[in-house]
Amino acid sequence: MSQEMQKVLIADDDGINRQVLASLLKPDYVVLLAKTGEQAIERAQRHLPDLLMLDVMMPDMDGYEVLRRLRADPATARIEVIFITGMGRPEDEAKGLKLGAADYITKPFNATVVMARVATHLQVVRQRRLLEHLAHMDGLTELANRRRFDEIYESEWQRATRHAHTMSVALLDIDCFKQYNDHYGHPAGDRALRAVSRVARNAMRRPCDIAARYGGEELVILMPETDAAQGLYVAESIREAVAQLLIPHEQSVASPVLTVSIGGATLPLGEQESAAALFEAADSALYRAKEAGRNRVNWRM
Ligand SMILES: Nc1nc2c(ncn2[C@@H]2O[C@H](COP(=O)(O)OP(=O)(O)OP(=O)(O)O)[C@@H](O)[C@H]2O)c(=O)[nH]1
Repeated sequence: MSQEMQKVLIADDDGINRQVLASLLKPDYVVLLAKTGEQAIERAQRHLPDLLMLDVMMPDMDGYEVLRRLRADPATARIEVIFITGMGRPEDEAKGLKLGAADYITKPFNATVVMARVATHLQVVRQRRLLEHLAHMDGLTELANRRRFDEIYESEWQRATRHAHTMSVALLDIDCFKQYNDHYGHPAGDRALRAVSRVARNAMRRPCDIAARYGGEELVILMPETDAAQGLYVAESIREAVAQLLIPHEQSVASPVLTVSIGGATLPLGEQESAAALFEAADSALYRAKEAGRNRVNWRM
């Protein structure tokens, strides 16, 4: 997870308030400013701040309406919001909190209290992101887990069929891994699995490519907008790089070192097209790679 500075957007029509808040927050955060409700929405969409400090009373659009609009857009729906207001009435505060604001600060504010509240909310944002990240990650290999893969596979499948794009999927399985575990021990097996996972992750070239742990010692690689020739090239480079790790595997029938077999398939399949059919085509290609002697790539053409 990146440790870059968190972003705070301050939306207030009063220039002095903006300056006071900005000077408080600038040493610790990236501070963005907006003078109107419209500007607040536009900057929130463009910069996706971690926190929005939102004045309730602005001439063009009140803070409640800004918050409503941000919540209605999935891209900005989860931005944390603190209302800043001169209205200290409990019903105003309740209205803001009901709309989903995290907090409510009344003017004139105390600098120390503002800083403390901002820090608390931003820590919650950081922790939530970390939890989301961990929920999507396999603990042993640090690759995406199967649940994450399933989500991405579904959405990439939709995208590929909507735009008639090509898409490649490959399944990777370590050869004779049972024998490896039996001979070298399970902890050594775990280390080998991590090493293979690193190779797969390093082979991902584009931001939308993803390597995930699909099952025990099986990885899956998804390469959107990638044709069979490119997919095959990536798979072959992974197979080669794993063999080059030169991890001894005395019990393998395929090679004296640890190797992988990879099966792949690419859209369009030329027959019944479905997310499941593409995956099954890659799975049968993997089966044939195993049958043909392992340590090889088989691509369904
Ligand atoms: N060390 C370790 N082993 C695992 C893990 N997950 C699965 N395995 C092992 O992976 C092995 C998979 O064995 P098989 O499916 O029989 O396949 P194989 O021995 O790799 O044989 P082929 O695939 O035919 O080459 C089993 O022994 C599992 O215990 C893991 O997280 N760590």
